[in-house]
Amino acid sequence: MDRVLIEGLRVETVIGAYDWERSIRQRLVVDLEMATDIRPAAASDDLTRTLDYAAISTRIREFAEDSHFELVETFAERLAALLRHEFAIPWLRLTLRKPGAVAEAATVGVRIERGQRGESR
Ligand SMILES: Nc1nc2c(c(=O)[nH]1)N=C([C@H](O)[C@@H](O)CO)CN2
Repeated sequence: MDRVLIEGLRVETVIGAYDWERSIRQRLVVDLEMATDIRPAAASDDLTRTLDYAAISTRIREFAEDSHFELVETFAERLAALLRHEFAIPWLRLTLRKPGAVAEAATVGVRIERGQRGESR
């Protein structure tokens, strides 16, 4: 199956398990890989026949603005479910990074895969 990609999308949200994190917004960085057959869109040159990475990026930013989870795990799981439902994505791989959370690490975060990849033809 083909993939539509969003990489390095920066969003601001309330995220964190500690008291001091509940009253500030912090940056998360989203990488998203979405399975889809790009051939119908390519054959017709029609945006409506593919996963619109601009529309999906906007939805991710909106979700982050409205969210206030403690764990990056919760943010990732809820975002993956929302995107799969709203955009009919059969399979996705979502990587969520919280840079700066651990001073000694380049970054920390989670990566999840949800759904069925489908067959390549
Ligand atoms: N697996 C996780 N570990 C930690 C998380 C998390 O969301 N998932 N969060 C924190 C704190 O909020 C931390 O980011 C503050 O710097 C610690 N560990």
